[in-house]
Amino acid sequence: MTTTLRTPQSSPPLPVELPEANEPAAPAGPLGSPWPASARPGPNGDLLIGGVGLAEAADRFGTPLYVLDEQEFRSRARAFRRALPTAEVHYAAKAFLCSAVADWVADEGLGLDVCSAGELRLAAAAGFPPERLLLHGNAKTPEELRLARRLRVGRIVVDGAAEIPRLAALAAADAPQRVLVRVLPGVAAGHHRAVRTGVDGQKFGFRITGGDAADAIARILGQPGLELTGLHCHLGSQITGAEPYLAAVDRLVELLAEVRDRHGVELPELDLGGGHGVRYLAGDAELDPARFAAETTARLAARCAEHGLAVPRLLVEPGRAIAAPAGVAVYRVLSVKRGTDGRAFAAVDGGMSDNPRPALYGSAYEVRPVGRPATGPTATFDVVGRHCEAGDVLVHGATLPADLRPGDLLAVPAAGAYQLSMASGYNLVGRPPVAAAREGRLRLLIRRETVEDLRAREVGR
Ligand SMILES: Cc1ncc(COP(=O)(O)O)c(C=O)c1O
Ligand SMILES: N[C@@H](CCCC[NH3+])C(=O)O
Repeated sequence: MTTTLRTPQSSPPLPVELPEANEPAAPAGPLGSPWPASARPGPNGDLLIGGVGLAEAADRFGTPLYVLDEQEFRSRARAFRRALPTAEVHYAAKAFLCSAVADWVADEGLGLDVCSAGELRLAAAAGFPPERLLLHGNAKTPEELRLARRLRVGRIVVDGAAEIPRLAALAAADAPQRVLVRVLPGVAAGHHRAVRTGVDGQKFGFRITGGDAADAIARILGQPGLELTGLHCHLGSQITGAEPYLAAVDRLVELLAEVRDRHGVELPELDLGGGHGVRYLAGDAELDPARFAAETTARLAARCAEHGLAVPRLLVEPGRAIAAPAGVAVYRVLSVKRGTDGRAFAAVDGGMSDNPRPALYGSAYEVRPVGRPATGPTATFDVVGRHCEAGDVLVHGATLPADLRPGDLLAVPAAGAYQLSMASGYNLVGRPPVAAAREGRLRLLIRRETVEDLRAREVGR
């Protein structure tokens, strides 16, 4: 007997006109992507973001400083919802989370994907609706599972066998916990091997090959306190084409059919994770949400029809694609030097402690001067950080004014994801403040971390 638990999206989607492959998620502004759509030149060489001058912002809050363009964040969140009207879009908190961001995500009608007690508690304290929370993690502690239950999070993604009895013991048959099971579709995608998570041989999820996923599914289905709503995968991050998602859909629909054949159950949800790529450099490709949506929903409908399955509801978890383009980092040049081989270095007051991505993944960024005329001769600089490592280079080979000098400001776009959320305490410089710009107003969301903050954790000597 076949049980259809729920079929939220039972008819195949209408044909959708595909946008051009490189079409941006949000309309580009005068500076083009990777700058926020609101970015435009201001008086005296200033750069306006959300109507706020970055030079003025730097005067007010000091540097390094992160400015978030609230409208850019919101319009990118909205673009995902518009592209996938019958899906659930969860913003991935790991990209960057604070209470204001939780508010924007809630206002725009998205869910929130969290993966620690910290992210969970911050979201709950900000008043984020718990039923729209989804908890991830390959190593959730028993306390995190208890907290998730106590806060009544909507869904938990089961990532390992030990979680099944732990969760089952916390859940009750009269108030079952909705869970998804994370599986490895065998698709490698993403900008660096450290972020490719869709294949066997890394720490996340259950292997489909060898039967681990099938065993986990059978065990979950045998627990009256757990309601298995579907399958989850996350392939990797900074994926710029839809093809890897289509390959994952193929594999996951096969698994849904196997579950139906073995257990007589049609699982009603399919979560394709995040990973949608953005532009860091003007010439980069980005994965447009509308194109992603059109291609994946068409493939899903076709594969489900082949297997005689009702089309499950899609879930997606974009993080970077919503947050990265909304952020601009502002640094002040502290020192300008010529190297032995004729290279020029511009050393700034931040570095790998606020943006570890270049050092970790070799990531490239644009940079432009702010608050001074950018006309005149240019030279090539490595924009380096202030930390005690030669590898602390934020931007390699940047074209900047040849007369760049200490005191000048530099702005780096696409800085809203995986920078502050991965910031460290290296050299005790303190993490930078975050301010939100909207309609010409700037408000501080997070103040600068001070040595007093760091010393407050010391309880002995
Ligand atoms: C399970 C899961 N979902 C969503 C994301 C968000 O990814 P991205 O910021 O690349 O969209 C990640 C991180 O890559 C993840 O591990
Ligand atoms: N930190 C990575 C992305 C990891 C995504 C988390 N699964 C980056 O900056 O590209």
